[in-house]
Amino acid sequence: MTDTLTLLSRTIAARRDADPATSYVAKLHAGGPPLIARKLGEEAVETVVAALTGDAKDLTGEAADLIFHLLVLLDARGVAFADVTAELDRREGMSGIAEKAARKT
Ligand SMILES: N=c1c2ncn([C@@H]3O[C@H](COP(=O)(O)OP(=O)(O)OP(=O)(O)O)[C@@H](O)[C@H]3O)c2ncn1[C@@H]1O[C@H](COP(=O)(O)O)[C@@H](O)[C@H]1O
Repeated sequence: MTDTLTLLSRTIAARRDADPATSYVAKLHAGGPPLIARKLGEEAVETVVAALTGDAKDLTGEAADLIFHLLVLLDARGVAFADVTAELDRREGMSGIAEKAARKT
């Protein structure tokens, strides 16, 4: 899964300066972080609605839209996707330590 997202984040970076007429990523970038953040917010709401009222297929599609727009926003703000996965890895390590500590008590 991370490989898919890593590849998509690279594609997004490569499409940043493409023609907005032919690239959705470039169209989003032309609007800057305010447009991308607004789209991300819309997709978050659509994901919540799908989770509460839709079926698994609806939620799957909205979740994909949400993750895609998050990757576009990270790219627009110069945050590497690898930094996000590293942060998640760090937290996983922290929880691992906490679990070990809990087992000793
Ligand atoms: N993974 C995606 C992807 N997921 C979702 N979307 C787009 O996100 C939008 C979702 O927004 P909405 O649900 O509001 O639909 P909409 O009304 O059509 O959107 P708007 O026109 O109002 O912005 C749709 O236009 C989808 O096509 C994506 N657009 C592009 N990609 C990938 O991004 C890469 C680069 O794409 P281009 O920049 O278009 O070459 C390619 O690998 C694409 O497959």
